[in-house]
Amino acid sequence: MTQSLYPAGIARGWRVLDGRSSMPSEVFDVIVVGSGAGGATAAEVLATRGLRVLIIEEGGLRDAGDFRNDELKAYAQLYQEGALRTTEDGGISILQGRTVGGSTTVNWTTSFRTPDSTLAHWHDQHALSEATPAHLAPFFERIEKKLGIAPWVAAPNENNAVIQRGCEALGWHWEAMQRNVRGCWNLGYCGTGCPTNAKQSMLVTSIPNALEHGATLLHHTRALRLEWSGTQVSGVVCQPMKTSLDASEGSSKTIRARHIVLSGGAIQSPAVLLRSRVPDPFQTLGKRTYLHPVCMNMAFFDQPIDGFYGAPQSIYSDEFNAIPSTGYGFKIEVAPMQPSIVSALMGSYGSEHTERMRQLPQANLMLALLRDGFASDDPGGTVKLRKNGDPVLNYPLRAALWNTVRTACERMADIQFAAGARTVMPVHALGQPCESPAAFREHLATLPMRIFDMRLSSAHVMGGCRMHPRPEHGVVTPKGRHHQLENLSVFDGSIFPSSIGANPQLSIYAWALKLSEELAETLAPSVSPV
Ligand SMILES: Cc1cc2nc3c(=O)[nH]c(=O)nc-3n(C[C@H](O)[C@H](O)[C@H](O)COP(=O)(O)OP(=O)(O)OC[C@H]3O[C@@H](n4cnc5c(N)ncnc54)[C@H](O)[C@@H]3O)c2cc1C
Repeated sequence: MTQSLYPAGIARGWRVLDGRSSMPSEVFDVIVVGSGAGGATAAEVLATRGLRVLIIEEGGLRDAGDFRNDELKAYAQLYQEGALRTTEDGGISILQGRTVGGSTTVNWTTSFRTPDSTLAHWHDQHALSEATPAHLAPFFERIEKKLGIAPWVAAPNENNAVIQRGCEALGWHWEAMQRNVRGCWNLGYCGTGCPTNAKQSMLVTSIPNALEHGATLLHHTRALRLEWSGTQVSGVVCQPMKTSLDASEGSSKTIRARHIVLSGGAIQSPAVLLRSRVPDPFQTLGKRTYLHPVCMNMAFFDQPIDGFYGAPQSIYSDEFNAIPSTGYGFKIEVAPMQPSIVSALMGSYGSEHTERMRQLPQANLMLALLRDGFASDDPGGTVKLRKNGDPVLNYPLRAALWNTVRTACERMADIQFAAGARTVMPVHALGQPCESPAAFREHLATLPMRIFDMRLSSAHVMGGCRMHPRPEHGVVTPKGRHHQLENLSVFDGSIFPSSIGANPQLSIYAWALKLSEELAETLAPSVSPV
């Protein structure tokens, strides 16, 4: 078993505090709220420039030595709301990390640059002049080098090979993915935390480097709200957290800094700002939140698939992922198939459910992630606060989305049958295995497209603190600076004006790297680039 990094680092002098027992008293140059893709990248850049940085993380500190490929413990300990978060009406289940390293600790390692078509859309429709492949290429390159992002050259597992075989037979696009791994053991349990430190998440890269450069990590601590007056934020009100529940305990403490970087991730960053009642003169805060809503098909084969083992995602198809003038494009991938999370998708109950679960080793779970936020009439979701101050996302499910869900299920079934599936079933409460593409279409046409029945999910939350040069349209400027509060920045997935149309981590790393280096120039002289 791989060594935990943190005990050795702490013994060497890393400053790591558990907010339930102690909180720092000094004034920092920068407080970074959240230790995921955006926050850890920012903390590393700012700490290596010689700034005194505090990282506040509401999740716990767990690393390789704690990760045992154990679904039951992992979802409760490492995910927001114990992996049971949903949109306000329950229509879409949402996976987000809540642990040191954020969602990067539990993500599936798929690494795409922001598609050129998305950058062009942001450039032309959202006034982001630096959203160009040429401007961002150096940032993508540096992150790719740093995180070992490279094409996955090992053979795909059978779950992924279904996309390859099916698309080849149909003459449709497919390609191998890039992953952020070094020396991957191909275990397949990325979603429960990497037990070998092969995944180059923030937990094993940027956070350790920030700590080496003197940053302080305060975990089990929620940034409850910001203290501000006029145009200045003066501090962060911090609350210690219970181990695995969202309820906080103990007394809060205000920690002060010259500058605050909010990187709690989409949904959480808007929530901190809503709880803080920051100025929002144009009511942009929390709006335009996007999810890449995902619909799925389960296919059953005669041969073993064993989708619970091997790199979770290694092949994809962009055959249908263009930006259409109406509706949604969609990207086709597969999902890892560990039994606990997949059992909820098998549908039915009693002996029928048992029989489907018995076939888990021969099953393939294909997904289509819908590219939301590109049509002019797609407002996306809105983050609100519950009475207890916890966030909740209201995400209206539009008719155009349901139409695309139908199309996506049909196209995925075509791929699955072309790859040799015996039967294919839409992941729908009333879904039944069908024996041909025609039978699948006929069956799908009878199924109601409505919440709870059609199972929709998301692991990609984006937007809610949109970047835009004009305050009427954005929460932050294209430099990630808050429009009304001068010493507040937001660097995470919440700043994007739409979804990305590809798995978002590399986009977040690259933008956070760029924006933090620009911020560092204004706060301290340059020492050395990360
Ligand atoms: C299961 C899963 C699989 C995924 N697979 C992929 C993939 O293969 N490829 C890909 O590109 N993307 C993937 N993603 C998505 C990707 O990991 C995220 O989009 C990305 O990490 C988001 O970065 P972020 O900085 O916005 O937020 P996060 O990485 O989620 O980090 C936010 C952190 O802030 C903390 N926080 C929030 N609020 C507060 C507060 N008030 N006080 C203190 N701390 C707070 C949270 O606990 C969390 O740790 C996956 C996500 C999940 C959940």
